[in-house]
Amino acid sequence: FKTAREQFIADQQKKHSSQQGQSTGVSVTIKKSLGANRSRGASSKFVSPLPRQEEEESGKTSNSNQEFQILNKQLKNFEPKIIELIMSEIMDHGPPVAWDDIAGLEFAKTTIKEIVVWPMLRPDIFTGLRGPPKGILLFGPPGTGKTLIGKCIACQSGATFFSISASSLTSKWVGEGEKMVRALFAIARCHQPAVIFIDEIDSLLSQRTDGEHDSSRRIKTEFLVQLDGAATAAEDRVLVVGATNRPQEIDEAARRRLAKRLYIPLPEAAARLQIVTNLMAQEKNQLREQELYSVVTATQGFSGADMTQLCREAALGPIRSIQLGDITTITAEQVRPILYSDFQEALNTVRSSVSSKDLELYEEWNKTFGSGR
Ligand SMILES: Nc1ncnc2c1ncn2[C@@H]1O[C@H](COP(=O)(O)OP(=O)(O)OP(=O)(O)O)[C@@H](O)[C@H]1O
Repeated sequence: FKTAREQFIADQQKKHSSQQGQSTGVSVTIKKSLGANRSRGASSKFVSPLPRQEEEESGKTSNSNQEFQILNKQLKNFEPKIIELIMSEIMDHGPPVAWDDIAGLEFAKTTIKEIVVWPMLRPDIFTGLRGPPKGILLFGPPGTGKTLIGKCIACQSGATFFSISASSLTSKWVGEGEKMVRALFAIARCHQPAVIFIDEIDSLLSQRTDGEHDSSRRIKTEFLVQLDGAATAAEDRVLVVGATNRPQEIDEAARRRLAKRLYIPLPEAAARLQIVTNLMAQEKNQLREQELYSVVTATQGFSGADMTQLCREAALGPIRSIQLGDITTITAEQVRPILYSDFQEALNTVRSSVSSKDLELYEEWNKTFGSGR
């Protein structure tokens, strides 16, 4: 007796075995270039494209058989290889993210809870005019927490998280990108509620049409079709979260579809303090409160990622102070705590990665197209 999942995979393989010779197939060599970077630790596991497998295993066979029939129908047109790649490379199984893990960004967090998280949790009361948007755009300088927010939305709304970088669709998937987009949305619909996070979405939705490759244009069209919901039922709970550092490159049609456009700015002093405090709480340190404030004052204009980099650099201070000959014998307890002087030293090498000219551009775009106050 085969489980629904085994049956599904067997069916798919049978169906496609005859096409193997001609298939453009996605080879194993490009596998590592797919999707966005993320941790794939011990928690990383294969998840079947068929949802509610647990129920199936616990004996609710007739229900899941019915479901299996429906899903088999929905996914039958996709190559098993593509389905498997999406499941293993794009579906994210990393550690969960809570709202408190994201420092600052109070306006964006409140708006997101209200317009997307609650509707995903309570689709019964967020209907009609209160219905959630199909897509939102997070824009701002690099390293400010856009990816963290995307992941947090999924975690907090109990949604499955799919994360892909748009440039991998346009450059690494030549000839396959369009199919990938279709398959991605189909699998997300099977796993709803679902969040599809698309990093560097500007490269997918850019306004440059001159010399645009045919394949890029097709991927873009397919994406807009999926986003419009032409292939989606109204009650489907699939949210697209696009992130970009170059919002000005997104064309008007795409901008209209991503109706909620939230500016994710550089962290303010309080947020920088929270980032340093959180990171230092995990390390042996002797930083006085006043010294923490001095670090915060000296890091005006740093992004969240810059702050993390600064802390990593400072954390190396105690190691650098060990005599070269002692490094192999010293015990972990003998390594001295991180001091303020390590931060002073680190500040000589770690600088803000965002220029004030770039910041002006974001703020200008936010004034014209953003959904902020
Ligand atoms: N607001 C924040 N709170 C806590 N940590 C942050 C914050 N912003 C950035 N970080 C740190 O910086 C890292 C990078 O952040 P993230 O990948 O979310 O930025 P991003 O805006 O998506 O960047 P990019 O545009 O380069 O993709 C995070 O893993 C985290 O360590």
